[in-house]
Order: sequence, then C-alpha cells, then structure tokens
Amino acid sequence: MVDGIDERFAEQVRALLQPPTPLQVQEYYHNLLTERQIRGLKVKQNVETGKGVYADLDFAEEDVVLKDQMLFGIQHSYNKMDCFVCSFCFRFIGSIEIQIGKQLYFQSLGISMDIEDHNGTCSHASKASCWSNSSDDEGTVGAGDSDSSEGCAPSILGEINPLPIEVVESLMNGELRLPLSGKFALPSVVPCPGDCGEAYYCSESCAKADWESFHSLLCIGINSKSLCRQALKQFVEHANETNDIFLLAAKAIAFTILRYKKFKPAHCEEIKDSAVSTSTNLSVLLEAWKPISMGHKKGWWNCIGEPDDISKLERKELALTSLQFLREAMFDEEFGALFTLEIYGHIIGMFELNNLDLIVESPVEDYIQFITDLPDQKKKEVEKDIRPVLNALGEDYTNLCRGTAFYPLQSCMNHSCCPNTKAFKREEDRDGLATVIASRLIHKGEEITISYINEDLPYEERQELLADYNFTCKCSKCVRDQSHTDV
Ligand SMILES: C[S@@+](CC[C@H](N)C(=O)[O-])C[C@H]1O[C@@H](n2cnc3c(N)ncnc32)[C@H](O)[C@@H]1O
Repeated sequence: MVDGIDERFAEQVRALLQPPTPLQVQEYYHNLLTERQIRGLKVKQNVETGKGVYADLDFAEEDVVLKDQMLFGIQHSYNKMDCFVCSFCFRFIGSIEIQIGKQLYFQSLGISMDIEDHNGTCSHASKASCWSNSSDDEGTVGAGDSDSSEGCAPSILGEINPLPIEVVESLMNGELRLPLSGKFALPSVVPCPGDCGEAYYCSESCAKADWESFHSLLCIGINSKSLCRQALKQFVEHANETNDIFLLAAKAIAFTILRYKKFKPAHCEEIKDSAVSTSTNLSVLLEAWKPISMGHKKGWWNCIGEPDDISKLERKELALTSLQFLREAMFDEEFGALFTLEIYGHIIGMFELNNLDLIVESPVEDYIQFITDLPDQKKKEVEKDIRPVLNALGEDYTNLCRGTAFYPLQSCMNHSCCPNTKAFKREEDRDGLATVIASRLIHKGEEITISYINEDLPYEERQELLADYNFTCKCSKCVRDQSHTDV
C-alpha cells in the first residue's frame, strides 16, 4: 500500500517506535507513581516478560492494590444512548430523571441498544440481565440479595408500556421529578466549551482538562481548534460505523500534539535557538509522545485477531480511510510522523494489547433498588408515580456505562493463570478509574499479576487465547497443566 507520508517521515517514525531504555522506563514510572502519590508499587523490567508491576509492601487479601487513572478512554458510541456520563472521568451526570428520560427517548426512536460484555479483561456482573420481571401486585417485594456485584435485585418492573413523548421530554428537561430521586443527586451537566453538543462534563475542571488534553482538536463545535470540522465529522461517522477504537487513537494523537505545542516554547527558550531545527522538533515530539512510547505495542495488522476477524489488508485499508479523515482535520508538517499509517497502526495495536473494558455502574440502578427496598406502605405511596416509568424502561434496562480505556500502570501488569489480583469495580467505584484488588496475600517484592483471560479454562484454550498477546504462559499453573498434558 503506497503512502507518501509514511516514506517522508520514516526516520521520525523509527525514533517514535524505538522501545524506551530500561533507565527511561524506570524514570518515567518512578515519576508517575510519585506524581500520583501511589504507594507500595514499583515498575521493573525483566528479560522474559518485559515491564511488570511489583509489590513494594505487603498487601492483604481484598486490599486495593491500585486505582489507576486512564490516559485515554472512550464510552462506546452505542452506549451513549443509554448512559449519560462525563466525557472525561465517566461519572454519571445530570439527574436520575435525565438518565431515565434519555434512555426512554432513544428507546422510543428504536435505536437504544446494549451489547453485552465481550472478551474483556475486567470481570463484571450486569444485574439488569438477571432481573425478574415481576408483574404481580404493586408493593410486593421479595427479601432479595442486595449485593450489587452479584445478586439479582428483586424487581418492581412491570410490563413494558412506553410513556408518551411529552412525559419523556419532561423527564429530560427536569420538569418532571421522580419520587425520592433527590437522594441520588448527580453532578450538574457542564457543556463542552467548544459548543459541540457531543461532550458533557461533571465539572468545569473535567471540561478544562479534556479540552486541554484532547478535545480542543477533536471538537466539532464552533470553537474547535481543528483545521476542518467537516472532516472531523466524517472521521467520527466512519469510526462509529466501523470501529470506535479509531476515536481512541485520535485522542492519543491529539494528546501528543497538544503536549508538543505546550512543551515547544520552553524547549526553544532552553536551547536559545530561534531558528529551531528539525532535530529540536523531533526531541520535543519524543518528549510529548513519552507516555505512549511506554506502552507495549505492535502494528494493529500484526496483532492476531479472532479467526473470523478481518484480514491484515482489510485492517490496513480501514485504518488508512480513517487516518485520511484525521489528516484532513489536523495534519501539520511539524509533527507529520503522527499521521503516518505506521504510527496509527501501532497506537491501535497498543490498545489491542493493553486495553481494559471501561465499566461504570449506573446510579439509576441504586435508585430502583432503593425504591424496591422501601417499606410496603412507603412503596405504595411512590409506586403510582414511578410505576409507569419503570414499566416503560422494561427488563432490558441498561445499567452500565461501557467503553474501553488505556491505563498507564495497569497496562504494565503481566498475566498469570493464577493471578494474585483482579481488576474489579467495587460498589463505590463510580468513575473511569481502574481498580485492582488483591485476591490473596501479596508479599513485598512479589510481582503483581492479573489474568487477561478466563483462567478457569482448560490449558489448551488458555494458551490459544493468550496467543493473541503473543506469548506462551509459563506460570506455575501452566507448567503443572502442561506436565499433565504431556504424560
Ligand atoms: C499488557 S502488556 C504487560 C506489560 C508488558 N510486559 C510490557 O512490557 O509493557 C502485555 C504483554 O506483556 C507480555 N506478557 C504479559 N504476561 C506475560 C507472561 N505471563 N509471560 C510472558 N510474557 C508476558 C506479553 O508480551 C504481552 O503481550
């Protein structure tokens, strides 16, 4: 596939894809852990498994080992119709009424959909799917299990019965209040400073952070800093129709450009060089790219996909179409290497090898559970107001924000089929942070491991799945299972 830009920027691309030295790795993660005030962890490299995270103190079973803030994350486009969340930190925003109203609105248009968890590394139980549709008398509530991570809430949802559109609209615009919803107050909605009507936030600080880190270049609103908003719209449409991982790759590119622009004046000042040379530009670009340079990566077309996945050539063609829209929207010769197919493919490949499913539980579920658990008399009082809304929601009500995200520390954790931690959201984890919990006692000095797959599968199936990550697992369980297979 001929691509002139790739040839022109070949040298810079080589520099960007050069793996960091052990010293650079050590420095980067030391600074990251210090800045984020994360205690008890170290990142070290070893010859066999590359970077890994190690315990720097003892952790008891169930201790939180890490809460990791993502570098790049997106909510899946199909999920935006069901869950209204902050575009930066992924907390639910607005109000219970807005959440329900939006979902009912898209449901009424026939375009709401939920796609169940797929092959992610983060195990999480969706309660919505196991709610029974108890259409019996109002007010009768079973003594259900209220454990949010596993139990099935006793339902007071009735037959599906759509609400008139005026009622749905009054939920969305705040005119209609649901009983006792004030107990589940959510942050007010802050609109995008670029006025795109696509991104919303839980606070001014999230809006600012998103604008400065990514969104100013990716916004399709009137204050966008991109070169061509039309091309951006086409880029987004293409990504939504094909693979929304392109939206995440665009975030990684925008992030690097914005850092480049921020670092460059200071860098030029430092070297007192007004006629800035190509090598200066490259060193600024390498600095801006550093967080991405640390991620384990290979070209998207060289990642092994599912057997029925698209071919290498199809991946390249798809990525090139996407990249062409992005070039039109924000190409600049100064950091042209970021717009080569080689770099685009490696960013996507990095996400393929490292990403974690982004999952945040909805407060609407807490609200419905709360109503369900009310004493009979109180429930009878509120049911006449809430029953029509619950019946309109129906059983397929979606209660999870779903997306995908790249986390700088969690992505350094190596795999084991007998891991000592699990990536797991607790009841109180209601934002986009990744939470890693100790599943047994971990001693200082031990490597922290997670499982990338379902570790309960038989040996051959585990190795087959791990082939996607390009290694053969040699953990103690695999060594034991293999010796049994060999006998
Ligand atoms: C999510 S990254 C983990 C961090 C990685 N070691 C690094 O250097 O950035 C996944 C990659 O780490 C390596 N890896 C993870 N677990 C491993 C294991 N148990 N044995 C060998 N290699 C492993 C594989 O190359 C895999 O594709």
